[in-house]
Amino acid sequence: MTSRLLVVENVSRSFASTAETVTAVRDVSLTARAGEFVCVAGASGSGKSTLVNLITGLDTADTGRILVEQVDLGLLDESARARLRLTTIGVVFQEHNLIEEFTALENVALPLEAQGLDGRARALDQLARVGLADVAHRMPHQLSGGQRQRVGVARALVGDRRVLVADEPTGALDSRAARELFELIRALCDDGMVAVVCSHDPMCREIADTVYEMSDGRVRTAVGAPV
Ligand SMILES: Nc1ncnc2c1ncn2[C@@H]1O[C@H](COP(=O)(O)OP(=O)(O)OP(=O)(O)O)[C@@H](O)[C@H]1O
Repeated sequence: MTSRLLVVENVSRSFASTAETVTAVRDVSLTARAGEFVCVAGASGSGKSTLVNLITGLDTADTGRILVEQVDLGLLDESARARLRLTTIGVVFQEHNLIEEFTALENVALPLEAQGLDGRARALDQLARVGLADVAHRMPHQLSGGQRQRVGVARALVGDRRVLVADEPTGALDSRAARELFELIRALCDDGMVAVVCSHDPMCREIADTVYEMSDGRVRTAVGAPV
């Protein structure tokens, strides 16, 4: 179905060392459609970061299939997956990872410039979309923690990307800034995007349409999931 921007089917990922094999993600399936805010909740070590890495193509699944806007990640090599992150899927981590020597605007323009495009006008539009047009020319250290994460969201979406994946995006924020970030992601979803947010913050569960609980690498329950 075309409105399903993200499909994860029976995905597993294990890590082997000489001492043991840890299965970080076990037979996980989930889907997300345009407009949907998905929260993946779970304790530390439950497999959320591994799942984020698989969905964004930073890592590859041992088994199963992941489709992002109908593109099967398993058919892409590493450079094609990196390109998909520039054009189709954006990722936000707990730390904002902005380049300190660049302004907010320059940071947001980077994914477009990496594709050889002139990104400044579209970057400014994207900053306006996250409510930060008036601080576009500030350096990251001149922004609050919440503003820096919003710049990160703008950078993850610039170029008309519709799939946002976030790994504990509010982990370094106070509760007010956290709520503002979740409300921003909610508004972007209401505008047609899809967001998969891995978080153990209870606010994420409250504001999401669908909540998947991760435990020992498995998705145990889905509240509000489509049948
Ligand atoms: N590269 C790796 N090599 C070995 N084990 C790993 C690797 N990545 C993750 N693991 C293990 O897989 C399990 C799940 O880890 P993961 O980081 O995905 O969980 P998490 O829910 O994101 O936890 P946290 O919130 O603490 O980051 C853990 O037992 C972890 O030690």
